[in-house]
Amino acid sequence: MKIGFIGVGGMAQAIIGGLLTAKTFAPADVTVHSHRQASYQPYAAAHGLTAVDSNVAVAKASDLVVLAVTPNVATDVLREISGSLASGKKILISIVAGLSLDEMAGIVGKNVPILRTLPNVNVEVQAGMTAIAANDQLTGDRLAAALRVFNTIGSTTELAEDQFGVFSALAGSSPAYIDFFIDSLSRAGVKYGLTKAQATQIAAQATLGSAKMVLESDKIPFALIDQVASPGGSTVAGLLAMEEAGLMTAVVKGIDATIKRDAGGPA
Ligand SMILES: NC(=O)C1=CN([C@@H]2O[C@H](COP(=O)(O)OP(=O)(O)OC[C@H]3O[C@@H](n4cnc5c(N)ncnc54)[C@H](O)[C@@H]3O)[C@@H](O)[C@H]2O)C=CC1
Ligand SMILES: O=C(O)[C@@H]1CCC=N1
Repeated sequence: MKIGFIGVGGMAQAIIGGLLTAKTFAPADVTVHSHRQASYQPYAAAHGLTAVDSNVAVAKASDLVVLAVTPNVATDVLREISGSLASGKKILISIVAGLSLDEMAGIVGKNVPILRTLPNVNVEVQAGMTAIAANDQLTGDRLAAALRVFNTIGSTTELAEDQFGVFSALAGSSPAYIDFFIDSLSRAGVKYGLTKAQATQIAAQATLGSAKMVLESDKIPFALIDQVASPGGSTVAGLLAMEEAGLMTAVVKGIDATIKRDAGGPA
């Protein structure tokens, strides 16, 4: 099974990095092309990937064709490669935010099997969270082959397309927000004399462990909060001060703004 990427920006590189580490594909079975030769060719050479000189060449060389370009050029690129997908033998995988299965099928043809996905950047370390929606043409072994791409680099969840916007905020964008939280926590450590490197290690490991506790214990986050906050202790004092500063409201407002922008609202 060969996979190809059209667009080799931040997100495609995160997916490719995760897949190579997981050994899901041999490097030579990964074909790439993007807008600027000066960036994709050295990247392909550094990782042993197959670089080709057009988007159509990626589609021709691959069983799984991953559309990883920015949303503003996505439909043009689909028009460009539609002839190579027309037989319905190749699987189109899109990671483009906001581009629906119907819009894609309207360009490449209704017989083409398509997987709409929204991965997050954590796929690079096999800890991704990816939403998936398949069209009617993608079933059985072919669906399994497409899902394997994302299951080997993290978790997946099947989602109705009208929920991709909220998913994009909660998982696609949230690594940036969680990094912001980790940086804030570590900066507070620096305020009290820790080095930035040590404070960042401490803050990141505490965040990782807390996420693992939520996923692996049968308790809801609020019960885990109570487990840490001793009566009359320091944690409850910190929690109340954070809430006075509006932590939960700030998070929900941030997600509101993310969803609004994802739906085409002003920046
Ligand atoms: N960055 C993220 O965390 C996530 C991004 N996405 C989606 O992934 C897609 C890519 O996003 P990023 O990697 O962040 O953007 P990016 O700007 O880093 O990468 C875009 C890539 O597309 C290439 N490109 C532009 N026009 C092209 C054309 N006509 N033909 C071939 N290649 C072309 C660029 O050279 C670049 O390699 C977007 O559609 C975005 O919605 C989805 C989930 C998360
Ligand atoms: O910022 C963006 O538009 C994309 C969508 C999800 C993550 N990054």
